[in-house]
Amino acid sequence: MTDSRPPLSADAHWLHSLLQHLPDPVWLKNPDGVYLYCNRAFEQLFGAEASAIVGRRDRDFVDAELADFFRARDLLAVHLNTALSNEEWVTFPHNGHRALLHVIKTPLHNGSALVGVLGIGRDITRLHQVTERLAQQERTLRYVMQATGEGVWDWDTRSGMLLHNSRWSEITGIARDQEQHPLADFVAQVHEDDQLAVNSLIARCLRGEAPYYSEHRIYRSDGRIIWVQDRGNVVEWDEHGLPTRMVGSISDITVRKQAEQALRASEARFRAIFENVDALAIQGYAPDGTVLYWNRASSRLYGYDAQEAIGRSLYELIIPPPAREAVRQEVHWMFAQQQGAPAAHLQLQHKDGHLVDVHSSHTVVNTGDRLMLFCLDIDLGAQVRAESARQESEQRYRALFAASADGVLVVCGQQIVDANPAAARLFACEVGDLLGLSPCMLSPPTQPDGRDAAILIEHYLPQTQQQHLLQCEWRFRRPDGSLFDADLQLAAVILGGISHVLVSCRDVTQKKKDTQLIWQQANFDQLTGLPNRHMLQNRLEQEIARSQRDGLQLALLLLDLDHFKEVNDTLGHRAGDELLQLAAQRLQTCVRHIDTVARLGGDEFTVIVSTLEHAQQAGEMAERILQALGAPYHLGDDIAYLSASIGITICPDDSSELETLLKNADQAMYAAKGQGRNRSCFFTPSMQLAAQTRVRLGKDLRQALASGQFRLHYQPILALHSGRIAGAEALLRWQHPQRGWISPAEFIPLAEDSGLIVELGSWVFAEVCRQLQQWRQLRPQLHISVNVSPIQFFADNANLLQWPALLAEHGLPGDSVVLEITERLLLDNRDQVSTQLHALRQCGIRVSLDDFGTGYSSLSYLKKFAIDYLKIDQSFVRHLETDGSDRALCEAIIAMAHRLDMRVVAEGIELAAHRDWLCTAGCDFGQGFLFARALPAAEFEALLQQSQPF
Ligand SMILES: Nc1nc2c(ncn2[C@@H]2O[C@H](COP(=O)(O)O[C@H]3[C@@H](O)[C@H](n4cnc5c(=O)[nH]c(N)nc54)O[C@@H]3COP(=O)(O)O)[C@@H](O)[C@H]2O)c(=O)[nH]1
Repeated sequence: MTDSRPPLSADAHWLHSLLQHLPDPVWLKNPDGVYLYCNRAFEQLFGAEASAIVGRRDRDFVDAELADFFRARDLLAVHLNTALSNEEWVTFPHNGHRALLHVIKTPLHNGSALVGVLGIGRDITRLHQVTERLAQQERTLRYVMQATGEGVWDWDTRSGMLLHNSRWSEITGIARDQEQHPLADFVAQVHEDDQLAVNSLIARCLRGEAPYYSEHRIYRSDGRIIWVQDRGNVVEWDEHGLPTRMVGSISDITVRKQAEQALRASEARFRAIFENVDALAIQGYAPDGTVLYWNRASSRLYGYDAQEAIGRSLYELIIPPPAREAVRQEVHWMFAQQQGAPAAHLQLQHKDGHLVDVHSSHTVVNTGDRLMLFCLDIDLGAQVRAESARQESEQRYRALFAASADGVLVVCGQQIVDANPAAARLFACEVGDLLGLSPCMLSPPTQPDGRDAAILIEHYLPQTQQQHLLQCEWRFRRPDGSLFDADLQLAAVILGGISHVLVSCRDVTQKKKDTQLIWQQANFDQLTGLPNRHMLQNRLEQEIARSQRDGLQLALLLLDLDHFKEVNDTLGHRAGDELLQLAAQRLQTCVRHIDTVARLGGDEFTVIVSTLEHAQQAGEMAERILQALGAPYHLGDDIAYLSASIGITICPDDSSELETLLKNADQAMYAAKGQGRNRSCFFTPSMQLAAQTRVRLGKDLRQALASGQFRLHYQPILALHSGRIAGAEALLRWQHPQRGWISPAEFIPLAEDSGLIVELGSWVFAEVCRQLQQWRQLRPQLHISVNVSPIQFFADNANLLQWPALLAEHGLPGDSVVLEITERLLLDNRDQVSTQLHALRQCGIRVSLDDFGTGYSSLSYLKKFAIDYLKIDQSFVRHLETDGSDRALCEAIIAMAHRLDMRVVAEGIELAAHRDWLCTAGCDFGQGFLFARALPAAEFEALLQQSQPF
């Protein structure tokens, strides 16, 4: 540097030397901007000697713009009178070098005078470049830190602060707006169960034992617990070797952890399943066949438990000896190929030696440390047994199908695809003829009830698929055109995976006929074809309901043929049947089509007369019936005459109850009979009373005999030509404790109905014997007539044949008694009658035929039975003086009897004229009120003693 001023002092020299050796450029410019001084560093910077610089201005070295800038900064420093620093880029023209200078410009005064502006510069280009590079690196690092998915942290162990990126904040949830936090904040977030481990790991790392690595849970500030993976290492130490800085990263591994947990759970589950799954026997084998895994199902399937099996050889355990070599090779192949052989049905060996059917799948798995062959065996035992059972069952069902008595058609869609032999028999064709047909083609177009044949395939078959079972009756037509009715049972079945319907057909044609016959028999009388009692009840129920609905009356007629039994007995049952049929036909002609004629049984009929406008209509119908039935019946060569007694009851007037109506009609019919038969009688409430009385009397009757309430009265029988008493008729009397004397006409029928007549008749006979024994003292020829009911001949306890012995006991001859029987008895064809009558007559007992002329009067029995007396019924005697025909009848009876060597007794003689006429007519004996009523024994005895002729 050239100095034009006086030489320097020592201090100045030292200063000059110092400035000259300063590495930084130093210069001095006067207030006008002219260089006064510059040091060596300045010279080097400007690329010029000091001599070339001093005295010159900035414009001489740099471009004008920069020179002006320098000048402006110089002036500003002067103006502000303070040191100003700035950085300026300067391009030096001498070498084009561009440098960043840090410049301090200071106004320099000498006293108060401004010397100039002192400039000290430093070339900071390199520093700037380094700083820039560092800044760039930091930015890059910051971008990387921000861009990375991991939270990066930098822990200053001395300050305890943790510098981190925003991702760290995101993961931990700790405030994002700060870049650093005390480590304690983070540690506080670690899950309490993991804190110990985390602290220990950090401590290890700080001790330099191992890099820090931890997977643990933290509580995020939002309360969630997440899993993090945190890792780091010490990067700086102090001079004592203590760690001062540790950096690392944290990442959210919650998803992975959850996946791992799920995987572990899944593995545990699968292991549990594998272990416990019943249906799958799983075994794992080493390449040499050693058992490594053996689940419970394997134990069950093969009989070895896991302890027994593991470690032993597959071949010796479950492979039957003949198959061992082949299996060994196959196992070898699988390991070599690292793949399982195709699944197969195998027969393996159980511990106890029996073979086990399994479906076996194989797979070779690399377990990480080794290859294992896993076998998954499904026990086919049940399946094999089921299959064999199924085959057996199929054979059995095939056999059943073939042997079934019912025809079975197997229908698929609408076509018959199979049929059994029974079906072929049913349709009278070959099985093959049925195949391919639709069941409709085997049916007439319409069913008897109007159903269209198509309904079978359009409705019944699809319906069966839904309901599985359907039953109906169906009429089929065979290929030959004949028809038959069948009970159809349609059942949905799956055959070979396809829906079919089995149509079982049972021919019910005969069953229907039988049912119809049974119904017919249950509801109709076989003889007459009329509805029977059962049907009558049904119809009556309906008619009663209808009557109630329509508000109309109906009548119930109960009709009993009078003396029908006599016809039956005399002309035989065939004639009786014929007569009943004719009577039934006549009855039907008397009623309207809406009425019902029924036969209740025997000679009893009923008529339901429906929709009556008035009750009298029923009476008129009854009259028509009586007339129709009264006409003669031509029964072969015989002609029979018949009348009927009809009881009529009206619904609802009398009752609306079926049973009551039947009872009413019976009581009315009973009344009609009581009134002389051949008539009808409407039910009246008094009949019910009478019936009730009858019931009561019937009960009282049982007591009456034991209580001695019966007495015998005796009506004298006179020899008409002498007027003297020849005998008497014993007539029973009942002195009822409440009702007084009750007529035998009332109680004898009750005694007959109850069977008590047998006992009663025995008492009468014994009483007669006792009286006779006494009276025969007075009148040795006296005989007494005893009425004998037919019941006494037929009852199980009948004792008529003991009577002769009784007579003998009383010292009485047989002819001291006369048994009065009725035609009713003689009309019975049973041998019992003739046998007993014959035996009694053998003992001398005589027989009188009572009420002669009132019954059927078939005179043939007069030849068959030995009769001693004929008693002309009082109904003929009563009108002798007025009725010529009665007289003729009586004359005929007397003449006939005498011709047959019988005596005649006329009863009911009330007038002397009757007596006289009968006497003239030759009648032998007579009885009647003209002579005496039936008298108590004492009175009769008194009469005997008088011995006066009447
Ligand atoms: N099985 C038995 N039947 C008996 C017995 N006792 C009587 N009877 C039968 O009872 C019916 C009614 O008998 P009863 O009321 O005694 O009537 C008898 C006479 O009293 C009556 N009679 C006689 N004379 C006249 C007369 O002039 N006028 C008139 N109106 N009635 C007269 O006739 C009845 C006798 O009839 P019959 O027997 O046909 O001779 C009656 O059927 C008795 O048979 C008995 O012990 N057992």
